[in-house]
Amino acid sequence: MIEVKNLTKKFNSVKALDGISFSIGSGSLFGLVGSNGAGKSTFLRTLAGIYAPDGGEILIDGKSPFENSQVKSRLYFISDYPYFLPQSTLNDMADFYKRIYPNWSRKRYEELCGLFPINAKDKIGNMSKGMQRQAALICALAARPDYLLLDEIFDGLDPVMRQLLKRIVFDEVAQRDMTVIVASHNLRELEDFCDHIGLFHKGGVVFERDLDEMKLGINKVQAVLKPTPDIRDFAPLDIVKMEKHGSLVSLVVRGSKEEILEKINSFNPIFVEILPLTLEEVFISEMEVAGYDIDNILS
Ligand SMILES: Nc1ncnc2c1ncn2[C@@H]1O[C@H](COP(=O)(O)OP(=O)(O)OP(=O)(O)O)[C@@H](O)[C@H]1O
Repeated sequence: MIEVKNLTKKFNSVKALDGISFSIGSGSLFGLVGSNGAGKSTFLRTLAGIYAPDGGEILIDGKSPFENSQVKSRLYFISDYPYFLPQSTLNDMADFYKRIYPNWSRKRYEELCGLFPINAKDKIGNMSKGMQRQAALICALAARPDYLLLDEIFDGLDPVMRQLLKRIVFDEVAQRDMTVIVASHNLRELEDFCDHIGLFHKGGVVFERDLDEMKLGINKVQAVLKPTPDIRDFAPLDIVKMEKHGSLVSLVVRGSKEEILEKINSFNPIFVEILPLTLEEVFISEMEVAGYDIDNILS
């Protein structure tokens, strides 16, 4: 379990993390989202024990990661610019990491080399950005960490590799309760990957939620209604968003499916259906409740 208590990290006058507090349960797939400069990478680097907090604390299973090799040997951090030894091949990196990570598995390493289409004997420095990310992932997963920290990992990976990464990570989380924390400024990328999301903004955490809980109590409805009602006609429904295209009305509404359908049916719809919400639509609703404008935060 990761506990973040009033954590502050400053760079001169810039407060990259401004007294944030939240926790991340074991086995969670936790997404950090937020605009450029929100503090996501600083948070991951502090969690990885690279930076010491300037205030508050960050604890991994009750212990601070900073200057603690025992804690660090249980976590693997892939930064937005993955590090490799100069002139090294993937096999060289495997030799390096097997001395650092007590759970390192040669068998797993060989399995992963068979899954990702890169040559373990090639110099990593000559590989493309996406191939270097794959090399970093092979090292990370062969190290069998309890905590996997990923900064903008999807950047540079093609769609097939993204799906492969997601599938492998889901398996590891299910099989051995690995905790994954992944930073991205793209909500859509995290939509089918994470079970929790923390939204960072200007060094603070605007909110942190379980995705399934967020989706409870908010629904999206499409209906063909003639005549087309005005937004006020839907009272007392709590309408988050309404769009009209001719007689087709799309609504994002807070409330149960039953109460929403009861109201829509009172207009004798020609057609009505409840649709799944995107993560972005759920966020718009949550942000409004919290008093923020999502366009200013995730643009
Ligand atoms: N090593 C550093 N030295 C000085 N300032 C830094 C350093 N690292 C981060 N910052 C500053 O801290 C703030 C948060 O940066 P951070 O990299 O954590 O944001 P981010 O959310 O990861 O952004 P991005 O999505 O662009 O990667 C920014 O104002 C940044 O300029």
